[in-house]
Amino acid sequence: MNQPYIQVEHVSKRFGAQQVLDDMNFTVRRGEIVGLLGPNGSGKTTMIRLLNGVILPDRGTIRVGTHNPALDGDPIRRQSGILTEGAGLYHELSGLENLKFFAKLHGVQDKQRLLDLLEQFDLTAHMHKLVGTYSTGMKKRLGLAKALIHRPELLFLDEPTNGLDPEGIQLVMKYIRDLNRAEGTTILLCSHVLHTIEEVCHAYIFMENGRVLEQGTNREIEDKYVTETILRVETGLVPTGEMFAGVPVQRVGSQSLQFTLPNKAAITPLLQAILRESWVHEAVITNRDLEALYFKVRRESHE
Ligand SMILES: Nc1ncnc2c1ncn2[C@@H]1O[C@H](COP(=O)(O)OP(=O)(O)OP(=O)(O)O)[C@@H](O)[C@H]1O
Repeated sequence: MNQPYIQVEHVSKRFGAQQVLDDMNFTVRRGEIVGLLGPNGSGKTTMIRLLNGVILPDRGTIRVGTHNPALDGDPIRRQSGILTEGAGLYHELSGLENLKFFAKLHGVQDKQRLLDLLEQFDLTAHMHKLVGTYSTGMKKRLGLAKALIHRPELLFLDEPTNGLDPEGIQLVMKYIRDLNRAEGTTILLCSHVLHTIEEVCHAYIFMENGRVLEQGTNREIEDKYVTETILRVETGLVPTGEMFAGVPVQRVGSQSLQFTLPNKAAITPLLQAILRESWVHEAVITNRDLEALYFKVRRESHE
């Protein structure tokens, strides 16, 4: 557990004149689900391709398990599964035929495994249809099934919920969480849908312009960046000034107030003071979710 499973040190990569990755450093522990987050073009997919040994770094070293993907990519590709944007499926084959093809590549003989995956991703009714006729969401779910055929110990998921409807997103996210819990699969997940991945990730790597801005668990990043607690309270309270019970307050809706507190410990006395005067239907911290943290880290890195 002490030694990280993935270690990226001083990795740079250039395509032509464009410096796509610039001195990247991060680690991933075995069994973690880590979100690799960053704006379009920040280099997330390139990083995944380097980790897989599909392309080589110009500088720096990468270790995945005991292997260096630049020198020794085959064992990494054997023990990992990857879902890319296009999913790499054959459109002129059926869903089942696609899985059979990739099962053969991985030396997987167990046909029941393929049927179980089709079932888990809600594709049983469509397994004999050509993948070319599948919807975007169905292709994405089949792409995930394909990535999982050989029970990989490491999964790279590039935008796993892109193109999925809310039900599909829930199904995929639940599968990812259950898989990680049941088999301890290490998962590196790129996504833009921050509120969705927040439910499954143990830690995050925030990227921008090919650099790591920050890395850590939600709690670690929160402790470092968030100095105050913004609490939105649905209440009938009508404060008479800009302070209530010693706390700065702002009206943000007809029955909604926003309080700026020094820390979480100040929430209970504030709510007690409000309840002495009025009702409270809801109280939500609005500046500690992943999206708020993400924007805060990015803002501070520009200052
Ligand atoms: N093979 C390549 N040749 C030239 N440029 C490339 C190549 N692959 C990626 N790039 C460039 O590198 C930059 C980073 O691309 P990458 O796909 O890694 O970003 P990303 O963070 O995954 O973006 P997105 O969120 O849009 O998927 C982009 O400007 C892209 O055009």
